[in-house]
Amino acid sequence: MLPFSRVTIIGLGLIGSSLCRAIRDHMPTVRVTGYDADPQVRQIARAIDLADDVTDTAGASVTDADLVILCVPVRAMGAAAADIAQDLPAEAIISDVGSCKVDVLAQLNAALPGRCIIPAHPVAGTENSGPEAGFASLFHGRWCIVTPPADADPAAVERVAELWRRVGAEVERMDPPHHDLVLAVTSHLPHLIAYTIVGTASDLEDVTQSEVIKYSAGGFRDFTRIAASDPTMWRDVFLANKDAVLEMLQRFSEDLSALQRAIRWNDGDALFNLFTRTRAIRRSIIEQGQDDAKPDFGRSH
Ligand SMILES: NC(=O)C1=CN([C@@H]2O[C@H](COP(=O)(O)OP(=O)(O)OC[C@H]3O[C@@H](n4cnc5c(N)ncnc54)[C@H](O)[C@@H]3O)[C@@H](O)[C@H]2O)C=CC1
Ligand SMILES: O=C(O)C(=O)Cc1ccc(O)cc1
Repeated sequence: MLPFSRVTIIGLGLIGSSLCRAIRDHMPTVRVTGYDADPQVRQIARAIDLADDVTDTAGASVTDADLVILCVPVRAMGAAAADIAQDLPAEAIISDVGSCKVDVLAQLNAALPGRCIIPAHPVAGTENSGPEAGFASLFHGRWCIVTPPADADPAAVERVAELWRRVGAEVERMDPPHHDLVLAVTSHLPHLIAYTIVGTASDLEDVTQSEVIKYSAGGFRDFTRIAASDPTMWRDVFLANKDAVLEMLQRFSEDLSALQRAIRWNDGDALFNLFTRTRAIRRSIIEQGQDDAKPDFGRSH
């Protein structure tokens, strides 16, 4: 049996539009309704037939929904939830796809007190944004981390988990603070490093922009892809997951200083040992099938 029959997606950018497409592909009888605060996005969503209906107000999009998924930047979650509070059916489940969970759960609890809130985070995405960047296979073979509050209704948690399984994801459960710490090191810090290194290269006085572009080796190119990610989304992630990111940044700075010292003092063993350890991590990621190069992982449109 399908976990839901009337799903509303609020925020029709990369993740929201991918969810619309994935739900319609995998569960064609589910009615999908969409809403976005930006009228231009709503117009595009209608033109590319993202949903059965795209409404002009947030309230109208939820009137008979049994699941509402908020797919807006993390610091806009509270406002998006407040916009639907009056019109949300009593039995509806509210979820979201935000990249950090403690702050988002607090915003949703404040805007929708007493409601059934089951947050989730699909660990799948690209550097692109907007309704035309989405694609139905985005979640195939990817993790979706469900982070329900301790007292959440187990049946509601299972229904949200089942929706994600149906669109191709593998579901894991975590408590929100642990999620935020894990993602701070595996996702948020790498983005911060990419933004920094690309910024550093573009600020150099003795190396021209054209040299940076012309001689960018594979590693730098990978950083430029990540550093092209959406500024609004990532500004929000760093401010909303401030504590976990600062903790991981502190650890990272100490490790970077140790490497700086090893280079200064010609400590080849320290460099070699670290690089050997990190190579093993990369190989185990590939063995576990979590590599982007694997067919059916992500980016096919
Ligand atoms: N981009 C990625 O790779 C991933 C993003 N996420 C999370 O998904 C969420 C959405 O990210 P994207 O789809 O990439 O962003 P996006 O920028 O492509 O889309 C966000 C959409 O939300 C709309 N919006 C903003 N405030 C709104 C409001 N109050 N009410 C209604 N609509 C509103 C915007 O107009 C925009 O169309 C974020 O919370 C992000 O942390 C999660 C996994 C991956
Ligand atoms: O494009 C990439 O490399 C990503 O890392 C995508 C991504 C961005 C944010 C998330 O919360 C999850 C996945």
